[in-house]
Amino acid sequence: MMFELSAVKFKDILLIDYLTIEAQSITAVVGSSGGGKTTFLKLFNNMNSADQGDVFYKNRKINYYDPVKLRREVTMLPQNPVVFPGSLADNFSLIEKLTDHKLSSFTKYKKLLSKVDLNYKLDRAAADLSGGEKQRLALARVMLLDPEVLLLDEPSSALDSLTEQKIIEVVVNYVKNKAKTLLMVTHSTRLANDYADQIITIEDGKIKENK
Ligand SMILES: Nc1ncnc2c1ncn2[C@@H]1O[C@H](COP(=O)(O)OP(=O)(O)OP(=O)(O)O)[C@@H](O)[C@H]1O
Repeated sequence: MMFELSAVKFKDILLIDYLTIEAQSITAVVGSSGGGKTTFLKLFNNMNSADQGDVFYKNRKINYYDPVKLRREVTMLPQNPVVFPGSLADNFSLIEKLTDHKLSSFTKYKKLLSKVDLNYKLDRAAADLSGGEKQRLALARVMLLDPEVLLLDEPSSALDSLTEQKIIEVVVNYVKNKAKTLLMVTHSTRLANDYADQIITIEDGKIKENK
């Protein structure tokens, strides 16, 4: 078991009785806007720390882990990711430096860009990318870091539906090939049904359905 939540309360926003997430599984988090999906996702890397109850990661209370190390293992791709100034290559090399990774080759960077369908040269300015392209760059950056658990917050929000489908396929393939664990917030019940092992519906800060 990768995560276990028990009687978790976070502010007046979330109340989760009990929930488990298996290792190497794909979980979709769905539900109407403002229901608490983003807040919920942040419990899994302790960006939101429960006020009551317990979150366990790999059978230890999540507070046990050093937050920086935890977030390298359990990495979140937010709705509006920060793109660094500079080139696309800079975006890859900076994140590797910031996280004490060895610098990868330009060939690897290019391969990642093509994986997320960004067919630009590495010296292109990241600031010139559209919102959806920035999100795809951020996804490529996350894959470069190779975390054990990926938390994707609405990977589709800034993408048209065809790109969205494609990107989700990239993420799902990556997660399956490399035996990762994925939790993704999505507005698309179709994508949830197509790809998820577990679908959690959150309404009004509570789990309405878990199947
Ligand atoms: N740190 C916080 N402190 C207080 N209220 C918050 C905090 N974070 C979120 N909220 C509130 O909690 C509720 C749930 O927000 P959240 O972003 O988790 O919903 P969501 O389901 O992800 O919505 P959407 O689908 O629109 O992104 C909202 O009413 C929001 O305003």
